[in-house]
Amino acid sequence: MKIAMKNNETVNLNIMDRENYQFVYDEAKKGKLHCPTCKEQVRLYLGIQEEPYFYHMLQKQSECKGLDIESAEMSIEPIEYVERNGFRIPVTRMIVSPSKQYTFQPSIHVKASPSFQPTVRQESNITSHYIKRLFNSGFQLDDQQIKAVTTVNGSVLVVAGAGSGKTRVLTTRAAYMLHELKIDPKSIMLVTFTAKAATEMKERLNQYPLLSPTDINRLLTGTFHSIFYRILAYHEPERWHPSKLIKKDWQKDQILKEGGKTISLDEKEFAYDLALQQIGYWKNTFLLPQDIQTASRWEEQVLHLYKHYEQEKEKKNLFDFDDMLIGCYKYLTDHQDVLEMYQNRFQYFLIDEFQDINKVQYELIKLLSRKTANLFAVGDDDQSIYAFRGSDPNYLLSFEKDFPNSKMIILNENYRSSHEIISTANRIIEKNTTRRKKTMQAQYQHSVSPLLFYPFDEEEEATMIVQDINEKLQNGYAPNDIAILYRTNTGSRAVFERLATTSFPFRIDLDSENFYERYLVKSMLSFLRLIINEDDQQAISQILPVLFIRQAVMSDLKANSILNDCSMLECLSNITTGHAFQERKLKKLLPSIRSLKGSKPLDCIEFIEKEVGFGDYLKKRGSEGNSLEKGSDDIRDLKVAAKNFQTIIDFLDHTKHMSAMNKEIKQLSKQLEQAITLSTIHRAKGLEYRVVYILDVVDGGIPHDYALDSLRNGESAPIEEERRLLYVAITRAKEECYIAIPHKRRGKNAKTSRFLAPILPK
Ligand SMILES: Nc1ncnc2c1ncn2[C@@H]1O[C@H](COP(=O)(O)OP(=O)(O)OP(=O)(O)O)[C@@H](O)[C@H]1O
Repeated sequence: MKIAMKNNETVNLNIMDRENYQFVYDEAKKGKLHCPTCKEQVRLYLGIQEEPYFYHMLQKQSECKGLDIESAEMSIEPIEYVERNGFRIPVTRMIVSPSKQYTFQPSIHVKASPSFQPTVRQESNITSHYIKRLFNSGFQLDDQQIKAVTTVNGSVLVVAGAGSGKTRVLTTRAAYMLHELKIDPKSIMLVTFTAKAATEMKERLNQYPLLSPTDINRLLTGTFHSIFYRILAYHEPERWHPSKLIKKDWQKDQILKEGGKTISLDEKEFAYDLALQQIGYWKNTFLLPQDIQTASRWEEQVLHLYKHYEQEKEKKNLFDFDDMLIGCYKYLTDHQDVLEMYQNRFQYFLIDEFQDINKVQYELIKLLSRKTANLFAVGDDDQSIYAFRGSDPNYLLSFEKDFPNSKMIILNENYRSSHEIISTANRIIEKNTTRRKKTMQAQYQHSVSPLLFYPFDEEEEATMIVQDINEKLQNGYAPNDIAILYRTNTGSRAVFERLATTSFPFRIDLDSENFYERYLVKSMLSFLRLIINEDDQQAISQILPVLFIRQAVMSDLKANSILNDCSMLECLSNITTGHAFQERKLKKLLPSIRSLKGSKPLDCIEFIEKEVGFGDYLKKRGSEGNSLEKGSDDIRDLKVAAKNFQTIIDFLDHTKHMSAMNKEIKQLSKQLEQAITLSTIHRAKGLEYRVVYILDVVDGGIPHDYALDSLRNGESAPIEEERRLLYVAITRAKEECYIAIPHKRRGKNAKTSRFLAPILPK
């Protein structure tokens, strides 16, 4: 049914503005809506599978049909009358906004194209005894996989599409080399992208027949860092002693902040985390401070920090993770005898996730494999998503140049996802120009094709997804079957908040930042806190940078507040800074903040942005900051969150509660055996789920704004990386994939992601 009543007002979904759905949904949840016919409480269905409708809380739908649209006007008791030409005419009030700017847009199933063609398999002519033995025990490999396993000498590049069994190939190849070719395990180096992957490889190898655990243990398996660190620690134990390792980012942060002081960077305000990322990028691409040409003021500042950081480490004899690789390269090139020893020892190199290799790693592998050139690299250029860390898919794309006479094997049978998902992913990724052409082939069809759905905004997106998850869980899906993927951590705020109100178990990335703890969000919330309490010291301290005032004034403010018996905010408003313009602005601060008492949180944020100088501050930060960091986005996100609250206190309580929940869920995440996964797309790489929801697939979401900016400046690499991210997200799904295309994002009209053009109906 499409009509419900709220007190005496009619709520008609057919004419109600789209923007009000979430409000009506929340009101219904609070029990404020009822059926116009039987008066029972009703709820709003706001999900993905069907159009929105009201349903009775207790009765079965069949018992009361509610009211149809035609008879609605007739039967609803009029509650107001107007006098017209002497007649008293009844008027029915409706919760509507007559402008139907956004109507409900039904979901679209993405049709699979071309249609499914089952793979026709010829009887394989297997010559290897070991592989025959595996086949007899039910372990399958396709012909290309067999070729990849058994081509042992020379350099081989395996271009392995998503879900094509590269892990299976790598482990079987190692087993084949050990058992059938009797290769000395100590001469094999197997490099994985994560430590977890290395452990899993060994665990899998232990399940292969006829392998001795001793041989498996003698294989050198690990990440680039662990392997090359072992070499360094063996040859220069003093220099590379573990006690000298800078393990944590906060330790690096401390060194950077000392450096920042020398060029007067504000400790709280400057984005040190992004500076750290940039320094890591430079190091991983083998760019030492003297090699760097800065392109902006921000880069200049970061370069200064980079120099300071390197000097400090050298002074104190410290090293970080990136130094392990650079250090090992330098050590080996400076000690030819040692290099030769390793070149003789390691005859075979097996490298996983080759698309994510960076310059230093690449140079190291080239150096070590120079004698034998027995390099086996497995990767998928379509899944290269770590450019910001210095990874470069070009090493995979130009493999033949660096390793002449190499062989290439393409794995394009996908064993994970349905044909409907694979054909969607194929059509999207083929628009990238810098890639090795390959078309993934699925092994089975599924009755549900990927679905594009159209929420109003991020809030409704979260509501619709949680409703859908509820239906899935009731239909027998397990929480572990489900993942919600997003481009950046802030994108998960609404979904996190909605899930936190349910009893469904869910896990989030441990290092994901809590939205309300983000620097600018905290600053804006501090203004709101001052509306409630003018003596909130923490809030005063947090807003000082926004007003371009140094922290040093805090002690004066405290003293003045006691001496003059006035609030901290009052004192701040009256301080003298020596700049008439600034003092005039500060004078207005107190009356402005006081005038906001009783206003809605959203109105307060907008006022603070425009009238109290927050907007100017954002602009200044934007022009000086890194292109990835757009503070104004945080404030837009905050406005979307604030929209649903009527009072400042309610909103502040909500933010406090959500911050506490965030900590709690992170703690719990480790222990949960069954949980819905909330993850960035980056973190979901290599994982698979029956059902995947992808958030904010609009321009500015995926692709991220920074990639669109780069494109405007004529640089297409970032946009191609963003397309790969969407490809990775879609190919995590085994059976069902739901792609959200909100009409509005961060309060602005959003456009369907340009990446979806190839799959939209014509
Ligand atoms: N020849 C095969 N026959 C049947 N199943 C297979 C075959 N090869 C791989 N698989 C299965 O397909 C799934 C995907 O394999 P795997 O995880 O090794 O893929 P991947 O290439 O590492 O994926 P991605 O790069 O997308 O993370 C696994 O469940 C694996 O057991």
